[in-house]
Amino acid sequence: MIAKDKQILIVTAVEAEKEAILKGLHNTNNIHVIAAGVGPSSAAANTTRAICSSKYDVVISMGIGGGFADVVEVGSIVIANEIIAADLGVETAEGFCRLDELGFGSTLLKVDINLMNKVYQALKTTELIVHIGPILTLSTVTGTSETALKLTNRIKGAAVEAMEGFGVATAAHELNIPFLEIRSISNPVGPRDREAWRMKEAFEGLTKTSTILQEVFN
Ligand SMILES: O=C(O)c1cccc(C(=O)CC[C@H]2O[C@@H](n3cnc4c(=O)[nH]cnc43)[C@H](O)[C@@H]2O)c1
Repeated sequence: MIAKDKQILIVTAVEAEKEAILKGLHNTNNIHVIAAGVGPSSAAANTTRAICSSKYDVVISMGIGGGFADVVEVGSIVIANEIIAADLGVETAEGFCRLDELGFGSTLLKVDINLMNKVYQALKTTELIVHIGPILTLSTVTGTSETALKLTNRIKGAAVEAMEGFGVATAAHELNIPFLEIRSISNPVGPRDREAWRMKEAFEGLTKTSTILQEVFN
């Protein structure tokens, strides 16, 4: 259990994710959910605004995400151990060069491992399939097998890609607030096939996960 009266901020990209999460929360007033927009910039700006206008003890980036084949399956839940800005860098003749390799800042943020484990253990008591692994933040949704392969070759163990985690985490990190990222997998990363996205299943995963988060944080 986490100490009572902790204030938790959950940041989604869109309203549909927010609604799915609110559906799983009952009789709680210490968990606040905002839809901050799609992509890392909106996520960072709106998370910063929320953190600066109210006191929060934990910030969670949460929503649907794409799962890397053979690592995580559609319908499962993934908790990040690392949040990686996967396209923050420079393209060179030799390949991609990370921004931190050039001496500018960081492209990797580590989550609060104690919190991550608490949430993982709690989710493991349910029928949900739960994984822990690196979650990538990209400004462009991957749409080909080639790009998916390049990412998994470059980032060992990459489990998920989404578009907001690094923005949310950067805001929390800069303001010294522990953060997590949790994704409900709606689609495999790879060739764009929007019809195949399992949105209903992924939103149900968000609802079930938020019910468990309420137990962990109350
Ligand atoms: O298919 C499209 O045309 C399209 C264009 C822009 C955005 C979308 C989205 O559905 C937004 C993605 C939204 O959900 C997360 N997400 C889910 N799956 C993935 C993925 O495979 N790669 C990256 N992000 C993904 C993401 O965090 C956004 O909030 C569709």
